[in-house]
Amino acid sequence: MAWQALIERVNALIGARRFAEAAQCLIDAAAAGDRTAMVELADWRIGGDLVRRDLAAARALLQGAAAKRHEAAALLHTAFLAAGVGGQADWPGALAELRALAPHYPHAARQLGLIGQMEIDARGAPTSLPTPRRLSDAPDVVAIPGFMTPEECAYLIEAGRPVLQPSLVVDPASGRTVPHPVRASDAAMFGLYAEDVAIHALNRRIAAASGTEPGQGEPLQLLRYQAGGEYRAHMDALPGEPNQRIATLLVHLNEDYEGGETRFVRTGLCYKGRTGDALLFANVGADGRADPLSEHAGLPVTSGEKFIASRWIRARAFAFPPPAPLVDL
Ligand SMILES: O=C(O)CCC(=O)C(=O)O
Ligand SMILES: [Fe+2]
Repeated sequence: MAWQALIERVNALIGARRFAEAAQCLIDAAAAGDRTAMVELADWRIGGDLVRRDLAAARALLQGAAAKRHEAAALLHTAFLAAGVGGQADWPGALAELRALAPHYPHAARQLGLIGQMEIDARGAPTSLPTPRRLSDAPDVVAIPGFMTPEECAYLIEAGRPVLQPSLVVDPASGRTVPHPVRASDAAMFGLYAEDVAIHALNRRIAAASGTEPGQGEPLQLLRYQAGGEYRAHMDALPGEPNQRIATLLVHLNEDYEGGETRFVRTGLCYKGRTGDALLFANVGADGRADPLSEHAGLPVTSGEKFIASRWIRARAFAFPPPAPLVDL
């Protein structure tokens, strides 16, 4: 098959560190309408480490490959439409594409099943939210009972479980993410590739509940703590960060474990939700600076496994900065 020869050629050029030729080869093949080249180049345009990051180009390439019946490209294109990645958000367009894919692809049908149960408007935003219950003023903490349905919770566990990795923390000295004993858990990030249309709708719900825009959220994360696992006392706000993590929303995805309460260590406020309950707290005070009272811990799990979804919400729109590409193409 021609595409196998193409991918072999591109890989050989990369192996020989002839990156510009590899990129040009892929760009030419994608422009000539080769479906595999379009998907591969979309991946490069998203990653931004080989060629320049260009999410609009990636979205167009995914659309082209989707028109040629490439399943993964078609599904990712629906997600880009829903979240407005690489162009305008188009919720009705995302749903129309999901409906066209649903008869062929279970993942599309599954998302539509979840979305069909949601109370949302024509733009995917929630039309109603459960009433929050204030737990404390200082720190500023509310619980939101029944924030997600058991099906939504199960979906997040199912989607993230296969890609769980040991959790990382930001090292203040280098700004890099590194493994650290403060965080004995596994995490999976629902980033650009994994924030599907259903998960985007959940992120819109998180945005509405926190009075923020969806673009302010860091990728939603699935966290799993096994027996003995914990997240020791910490602040979610980052030292000296200009685009601060102003709030955190945690959703309890299961309840069949012992221990694992979330504890605000300075006041002793302790919370353990049932499946679907959320905890929303501010990490900064009214002046926008880190609030020491927001220091909190995920206490050790003593038996079973604890699953939560966690979203750190920034003061302004947030995106991981693109890497410096190897070739300027
Ligand atoms: O697991 C918990 O209860 C706390 C999680 C947490 O602190 C976080 O995700 O920032
Ligand atoms: Fe935290």
